[in-house]
Amino acid sequence: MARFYNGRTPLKEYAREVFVWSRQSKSMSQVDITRNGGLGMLGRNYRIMGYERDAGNHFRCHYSSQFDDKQVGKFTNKVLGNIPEYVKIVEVGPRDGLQNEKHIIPTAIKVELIKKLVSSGLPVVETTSFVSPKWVPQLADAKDVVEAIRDVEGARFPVLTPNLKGFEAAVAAGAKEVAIFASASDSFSNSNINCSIKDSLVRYRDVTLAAKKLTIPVRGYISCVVGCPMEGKVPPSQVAYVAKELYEMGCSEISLGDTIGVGTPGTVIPMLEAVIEAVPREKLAVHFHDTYGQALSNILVSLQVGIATVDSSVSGLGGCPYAKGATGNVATEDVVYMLNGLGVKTNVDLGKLILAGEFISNHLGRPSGSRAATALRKVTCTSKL
Ligand SMILES: CC(C)(COP(=O)([O-])OP(=O)([O-])OC[C@H]1O[C@@H](n2cnc3c(N)ncnc32)[C@H](O)[C@@H]1OP(=O)([O-])[O-])[C@@H](O)C(=O)NCCC(=O)NCCSC(=O)C[C@@](C)(O)CC(=O)[O-]
Repeated sequence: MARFYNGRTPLKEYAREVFVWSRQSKSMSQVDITRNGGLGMLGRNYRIMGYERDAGNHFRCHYSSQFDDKQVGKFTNKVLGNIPEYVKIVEVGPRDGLQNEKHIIPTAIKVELIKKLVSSGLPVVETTSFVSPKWVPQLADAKDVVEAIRDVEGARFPVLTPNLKGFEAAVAAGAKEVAIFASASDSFSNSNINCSIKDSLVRYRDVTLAAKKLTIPVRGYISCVVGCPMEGKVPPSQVAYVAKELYEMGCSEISLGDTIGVGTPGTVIPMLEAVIEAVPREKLAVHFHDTYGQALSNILVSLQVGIATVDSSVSGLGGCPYAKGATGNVATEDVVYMLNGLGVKTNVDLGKLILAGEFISNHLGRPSGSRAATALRKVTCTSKL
């Protein structure tokens, strides 16, 4: 939970110990918080990033960094170009994350996770898929999940629908937004939804028409935008073609998925350039899996070309059951940490997000896949902090 130190409140009310990173000496030094009547010696431009609770129930400032809004603004404009001031994060953990788990997660755990994600300030939480339970048994409780969150406020809750049958079931359960999912690779389309790209577009036209009648927004996904597990490299023109089709059938947003996480800025930029020729950039989102550790750099270049919607998954959960070897999505905590560092607003409380990640990681019995959450893992949110 990042908080600005306002330069007036006694430091000892923030933390028992405070360490400051010095850019000049490239080292951490401890601040004497008893000096100056407890005001310590921090100036206004410090941002306290995280806290640890020690055995005596005291707080220790785990990490703090120099952060000067004005400096960041200048840096951003000069070196990074016009990256967006606000980025909308679409949390896909409960769907893309949990669809790939070996064991079935109880519905109550999924619902609790969704509530925790919403309380962290995430504006969109993709909750589940109305797909065949034979294909994805992990999400066979889609109806129960959607019904259980009907009264949860504060975020939008899209669900995946592969055809009219799924769309109708989603609407009957109470879904107010849906997403269709095409691919830029025919082989992947066949293995994922059992039909070619062309046939999928016919199905999806039926879904978008039905959604239009009910004024339900439809998000369109494209998988394998830079590489396919079966076909290898995917040409940018093919991605642009599918994006244009989805846009023209009425998708309100199109999410470009690097399903197997093979992209680098070297392949992502030409793909984005081709898609932006076909679809306005403000309608685009990016969805990177982090298989090769390239996701954050790919997100950064996407921001630089003006895309302001980023998909991610708490604790880096995820993978696609029909893309062998694909690992999780980029971790939401890591995305928020990077955006905080860039001074880009998300309205997400990193501390609460980390707690949501800890909740699901504890349930799954494995450590978080987020580097930032691991580094800040003992962040504690209390009303005092
Ligand atoms: C699309 C289908 C349904 C076609 O599956 P199919 O077998 O070709 O469908 P079918 O029309 O021949 O019907 C077969 C059976 O499925 C039923 N069925 C048919 N539709 C539904 C439905 N909506 N909900 C529930 N049941 C359904 C249907 O009623 C029938 O039941 P039966 O008579 O045998 O009892 C199947 O292939 C499927 O469910 N695929 C989904 C796979 C999936 O969810 N993959 C992961 C998505 S992740 C992704 O795509 C990438 C993304 C979005 O995350 C972006 C990225 O990471 O890059």
